[in-house]
Amino acid sequence: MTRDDIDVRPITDDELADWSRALNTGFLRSTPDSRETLDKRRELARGSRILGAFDGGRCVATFRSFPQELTVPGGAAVPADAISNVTVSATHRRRGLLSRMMADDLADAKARGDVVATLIAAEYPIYGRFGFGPATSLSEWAVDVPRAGLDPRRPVPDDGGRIDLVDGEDVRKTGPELHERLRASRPGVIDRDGFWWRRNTGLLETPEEPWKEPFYAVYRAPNGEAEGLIVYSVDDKWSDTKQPHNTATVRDLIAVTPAAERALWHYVCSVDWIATVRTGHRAPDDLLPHLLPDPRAARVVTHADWLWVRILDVVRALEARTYAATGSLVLEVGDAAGLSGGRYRLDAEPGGAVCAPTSEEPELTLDVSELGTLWLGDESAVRLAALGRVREERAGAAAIADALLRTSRRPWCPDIF
Ligand SMILES: CC(=O)SCCNC(=O)CCNC(=O)[C@H](O)C(C)(C)COP(=O)(O)OP(=O)(O)OC[C@H]1O[C@@H](n2cnc3c(N)ncnc32)[C@H](O)[C@@H]1OP(=O)(O)O
Repeated sequence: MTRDDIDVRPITDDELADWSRALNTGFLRSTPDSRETLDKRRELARGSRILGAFDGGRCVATFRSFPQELTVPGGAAVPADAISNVTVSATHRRRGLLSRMMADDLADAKARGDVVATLIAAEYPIYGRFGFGPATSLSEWAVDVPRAGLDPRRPVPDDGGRIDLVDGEDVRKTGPELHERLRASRPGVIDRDGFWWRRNTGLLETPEEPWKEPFYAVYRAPNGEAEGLIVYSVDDKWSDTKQPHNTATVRDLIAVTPAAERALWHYVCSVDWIATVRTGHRAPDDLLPHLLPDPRAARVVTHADWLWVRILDVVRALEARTYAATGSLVLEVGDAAGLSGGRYRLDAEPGGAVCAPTSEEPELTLDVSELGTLWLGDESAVRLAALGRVREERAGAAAIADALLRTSRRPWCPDIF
């Protein structure tokens, strides 16, 4: 069979069922979608751009992208092309189908004016070749509550604020505003639309996961203002050992002040019967361990790369963010796909930057995937130079890149998509 026998194109509405079947096959789910599941998928797919590859009329590969906003250092948001649902059926793997779908999608995103493309990579080796680099990471801790050293007699919170248990409807009102405040302050955070809040408060079940209602609690500061939200579930176990042994799993915790962060972590650790708190996906520099008298009670159970970024427009990407210092740098950016490579001069300062193509001598040479890794400030150019992944054309250029690009708090994307 030749490559040309397979048609890669946007799907029609009528092809969603076949596309969903291919998606399930690619993710190793053999049960076909029910009509109800398919309706949910149709709703999930609204606003998305959906590509399929068709062989003899049957869908054998899937690809979906949708508009997203991604916060950069300084609090601005750039338009991103968020990529998800990437599969190629095992019968058709390694024939270039992902490469074709990715090329089409990235070219469209570039033409639309998206600054970057983003995704969460199922496996590390897949996306670097397409110009993506890991730009944020996450950590998950398991807190051994009895060991943490928190005083069980102390009321929580103890700062004059209060914590109220609420329901999903309250969360749909309070959550979006809190998230907007978080998003304006933390690089790496992505937008959540009304659909996200409905789906994550049980109004719209996803095809993949049956809904289990969690607990929701809001922290209010002494002045009455909502500053944080925690969403957690608890395993429903009873034992006759008379020892607390339940595990709380945090699904979401938004805190827009350190007081809220402290109160909400202390709260979930104070719930009677809870012996273990699984934190869910948190920023790698989350305050949690140091909010406990014994930080070693919080054991890292996961640490992983998370949001991958593919820069489509170097000038707008570098001009959108602010910088830790004043300085300049000439970058030679390689891009095998021809989308955003070139030589650029960056003149950066704490308030912003000017970036423009230049013919000056380059100081740092790197692939666009490495620029994606450095862009939100999490990785060190000195470290990448030691690994041979960026090249200093002028001694000290990597240290200058670090002085400009790195951020005091690490970028973090709390969501999966
Ligand atoms: C954002 C998301 O949705 S993440 C989810 C990704 N999906 C999955 O993991 C589901 C299971 N896997 C698959 O569906 C497929 O194997 C895919 C999508 C990962 C790859 O699709 P393919 O059509 O086989 O990729 P394609 O043929 O275009 O490969 C391009 C290159 O990437 C390489 N490659 C592709 N997948 C992988 C992988 N998992 N590991 C290492 N290399 C890979 C290929 O070897 C090829 O290299 P080459 O150009 O040097 O020969």
